[in-house]
Amino acid sequence: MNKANEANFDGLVGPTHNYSGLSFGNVASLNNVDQPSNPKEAAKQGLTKMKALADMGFIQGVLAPHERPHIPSLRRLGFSGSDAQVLQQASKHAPKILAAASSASCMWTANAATVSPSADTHDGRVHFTPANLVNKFHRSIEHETTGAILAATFNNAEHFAHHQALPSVDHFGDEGAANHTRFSAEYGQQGIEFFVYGMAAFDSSVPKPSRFPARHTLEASQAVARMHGLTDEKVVYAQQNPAVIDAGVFHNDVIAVGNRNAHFYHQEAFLDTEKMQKDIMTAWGDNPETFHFIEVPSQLVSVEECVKSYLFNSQLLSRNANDMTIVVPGECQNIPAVWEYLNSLVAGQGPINQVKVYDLKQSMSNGGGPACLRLRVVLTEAEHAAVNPHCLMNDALYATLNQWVDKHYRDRLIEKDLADPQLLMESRTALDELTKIMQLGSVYDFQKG
Ligand SMILES: NCCC[C@H](NC(=O)CCC(=O)O)C(=O)O
Repeated sequence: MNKANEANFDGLVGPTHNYSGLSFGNVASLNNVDQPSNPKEAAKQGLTKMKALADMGFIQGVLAPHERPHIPSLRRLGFSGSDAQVLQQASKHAPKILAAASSASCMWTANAATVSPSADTHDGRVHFTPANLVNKFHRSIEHETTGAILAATFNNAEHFAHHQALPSVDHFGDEGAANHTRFSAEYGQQGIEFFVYGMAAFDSSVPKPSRFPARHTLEASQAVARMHGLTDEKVVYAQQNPAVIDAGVFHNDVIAVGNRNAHFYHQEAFLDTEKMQKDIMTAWGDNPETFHFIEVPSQLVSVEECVKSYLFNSQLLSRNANDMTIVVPGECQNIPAVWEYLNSLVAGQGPINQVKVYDLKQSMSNGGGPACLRLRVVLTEAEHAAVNPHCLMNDALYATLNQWVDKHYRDRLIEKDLADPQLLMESRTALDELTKIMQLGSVYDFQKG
C-alpha cells in the first residue's frame, strides 16, 4: 500500500457570481432569486476557507472558474452578431437564458466530477469523470471546460486518467462527487466507493420524488464505476430517500458526509438505512467495530433544519488516524438545535472531535456549503508531486489570488448587469490572467480564437 492523503480542490468563485433562482429543488437558490450578489466577497470567502485548510496542514488545491457569460452557448441557441449584440439580444428576449449562461455555478466543484483514487482502480491511476449535470441547463454547460481544467490541473497520463462525461440525457443524470463518498481505514488502501442515486432510469419499480427532480441516476453511477475500473465488492449503491429530495435535499451531500471510517448522516437520508449499513459493512470486511455510523435522529435535528443549516454539507478532515475536524458554515450557529447537536457531537466519544466554522454566506445563498465547494482527490506522494504546482494553495498563491480578485471583481451584481459587455470583457481579462497565474494553458473558448 502506498501512503496517501486527501486533497481538497475548491472552486474559485468566478466574477459573475449572482442569484438567478436557476435551481428548481434547491431551496436557497429559489429563495434568493433577484438578491444582489457580491462576487468579490464570494471569492474571498472561498479563498479564506482554502487558506485556513492549507494552514492546518491539509493539501488544498484550487480549480479555476469558467468563462461567463458563455457566449458559445448563447450562439448555439440562435443569438448572433457581435458578442455585445448576443448579450443584448439574449437579455431582451430571454433574460433567464442569459442568467443561466452567466452563472458562476462551477464554483461547486463537488459537482465537477467523480474521482476514484488509484488504490481503487484497475490500472492504478486516479480516474476523473466530469459530471454532465444534465438536470439544469446552466450546469449542463460546465462539463467540457471542467474536463479541460481537470486535465490541466492533473496533467500527467502516468498517474491521472480523464474520461468524457456520460451522455447528456436524464437517463445518465450525473451530479458527480456530491453523491459519492469513499470509506477506507487509511486513504492509501483500497476503499469502498459509495454512490447515492435519486432514481433509476431503466427500472420504473424504483420510487422517485414527486415534487422536485431526482438529478442523479443509478445507471450513471454504475457507468462511472465501470469506467473507473472499480472492484464490484468494493462498490456500494444506496438510494436517497425521495421524501428528502422533495424537502429540498437536491444532492445527498446536503444530508450525509463520509470520511475514512465514519459515515455521518441523517436518520431520513436514505430510503433503506439498514440496507445501506449492511452493504457498507459487507464491503468493509474485517474489524466491523472500527467503523462508525453516526446517525442524527429527526428528533434532534429536523430535515428542514439540515437544509437551512447545511450541517451535513460539512467537510470531515482527518487530523490523524483517530481525530476528525468538522468544517461547517456559519448558518449552523444560527439554528440552536444544530449548534447544540454539533457541540454534543464533538464532546462525545466518536472520531469527530473538533468543529471549525467559516462564513460562506455568498455561496450558501445559492445552496452551496463547505462540501459543495470542494472536490476531494486522494493522492499518493508521487501523484501529489505530479499535480500542476501552480494550482496548490500556499501563502504566495493566496496573496496573488486575493490581489487578482481585488483587481478584477465587482462587489455588486444584479441580473441586468449580466448584459453589460463590459462585464464580459472584465471576466475574460481576469480569466486570461488567471490561466497564466495557474499555468493552465488555453482552457477557455475565448482563448481558442
Ligand atoms: N452543490 C451545490 C450546488 C448548488 C447549485 N446552485 C445553483 O446552481 C444556483 C444558481 C442560481 O440560482 O443562480 C445547484 O443547485 O446545482
